[in-house]
Amino acid sequence: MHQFPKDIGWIEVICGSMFSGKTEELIRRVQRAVYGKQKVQVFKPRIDNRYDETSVVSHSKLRVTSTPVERAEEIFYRLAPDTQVVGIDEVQFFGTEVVAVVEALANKGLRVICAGLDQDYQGRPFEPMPQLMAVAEYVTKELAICVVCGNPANRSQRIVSSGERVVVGAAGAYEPRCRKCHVPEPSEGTPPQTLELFD
Ligand SMILES: Nc1ncnc2c1ncn2[C@@H]1O[C@H](COP(=O)(O)OP(=O)(O)O)[C@@H](O)[C@H]1O
Ligand SMILES: Cc1cn([C@H]2C[C@H](O)[C@@H](COP(=O)(O)O)O2)c(=O)[nH]c1=O
Ligand SMILES: [Zn+2]
Repeated sequence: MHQFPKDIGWIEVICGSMFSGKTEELIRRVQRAVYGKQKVQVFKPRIDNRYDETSVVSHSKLRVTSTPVERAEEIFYRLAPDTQVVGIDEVQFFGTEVVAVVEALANKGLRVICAGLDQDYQGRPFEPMPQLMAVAEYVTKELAICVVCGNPANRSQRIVSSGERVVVGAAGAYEPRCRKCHVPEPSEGTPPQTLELFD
C-alpha cells in the first residue's frame, strides 16, 4: 500500500456500499499492524449489534475484538496510553462529532483507520463520511457486486420497508446494487443465487 510517514499520525478512510469489503479491509489492516508489533484498539458504535455485541464481524465471518461505544468521545476515555493504531468500524453511525475525535487522535500521532458507508439507502452521502473523507490522508473506495446484473456495485438497496435513515441489518434487509439497478425507495429483494463454482 502506501509508504507511511514516521513520527506523525494520519487518517485512513475505507468507504463503499454494504458487502463491498470495508470490514474485511479494516480487519486486514489492523491484523498487519499487530504483525508489526503495534498496539491496536478497535472501536465500533454500540448500535451495531448485528453479528456480535462486542466483536467487529464481516459478512464473511472474519472477526476482531472491539470495544463498543455509545458516542465517539468515549473513544478518548477507552484509549490505552500506549495505543498506536485505532480502527473504527461503522463510523457512519457516529454523528459529525466523530470528525473532531478522529482528527484529535491523528494529531496526537496515532494512525486512525475508519470504515463506513459513504451512501445511505437512497444514495445520499452518509454524514459524517464526506467530512471524514475530506480530512483523511488516505481514502479507499471498495465496490461490491450488483446482485441484479453482476456489475460493480456502489449502492446499498434497502429491501425492507422503512423510511428511517438508520436501520441496522445485513442480508435480508439490504443488497448491493449498481447505479443502474438501485432505486432510492425500499423495494423487493432479488432472489438469492446459489453459489456455483465450476471445475
Ligand atoms: N454481492 C456481493 N458482492 C461482494 N461481496 C459479497 C456479496 N454478497 C456477499 N458478499 C460477501 O461480503 C464480504 C464483504 O463483507 P464485509 O467486509 O463485511 O463488507 P462491508 O463491511 O463492506 O459491508 C465479501 O468478501 C463476500 O464474502
Ligand atoms: C444503506 C444503509 C445501511 N444502514 C445500516 C445497515 C448496516 O447495519 C450498516 C452497514 O453495514 P455494512 O458493514 O456496511 O454492511 O448500516 C443504515 O442504517 N442505513 C442505510 O441507509
Ligand atoms: Zn446492476
